[in-house]
Amino acid sequence: MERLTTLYIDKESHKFSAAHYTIFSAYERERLHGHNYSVSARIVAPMGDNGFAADYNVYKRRLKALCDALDEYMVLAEDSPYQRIEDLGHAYRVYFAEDEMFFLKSDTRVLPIRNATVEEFSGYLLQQLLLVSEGDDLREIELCVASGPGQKGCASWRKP
Ligand SMILES: Nc1nc2c(c(=O)[nH]1)N=C([C@H](O)[C@H](O)COP(=O)(O)OP(=O)(O)OP(=O)(O)O)CN2
Repeated sequence: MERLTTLYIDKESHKFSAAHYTIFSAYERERLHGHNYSVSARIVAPMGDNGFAADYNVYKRRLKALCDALDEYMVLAEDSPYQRIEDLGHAYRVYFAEDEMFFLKSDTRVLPIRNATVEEFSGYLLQQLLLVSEGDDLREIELCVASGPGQKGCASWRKP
């Protein structure tokens, strides 16, 4: 029987600071605010003959790069059914209910997510991690994003 190992990666350096607002309905959203988000992962891989599964340093570097790509940005949810994002060249104009908001493009990341929530951030980052980990011999990944101590959302993948 195949022996599997679970690696946990939960580093203080795996974090990003980002501004966002959660959308609750077509008419209700939070005010713009920020969080220091932390990212952690659980990786299940087959145990090698020499007592070594996947190299956790590889995944540490990948998680750090994913965090850095979002650090110090305003995050907008492109796939929200409740807002529309218009590209103005140097800026984005966002329509939500009665609001019209402007964000400099250089300060903003527009992500293919339906809301700027920990659930959606974890799903997005998991997909990004899977893309850069293609070909790796893994069985499961669970990636979690916390918006603060004691509150997080996780997304998971299992090898089909
Ligand atoms: N299911 C989710 N619910 C909420 C999310 C989320 O991402 N998924 N996000 C928010 C807010 O954006 C944000 O987290 C505000 O959190 P809140 O708990 O009000 O404030 P703190 O992070 O400062 O936590 P404290 O417990 O007050 O210290 C809301 N809901």
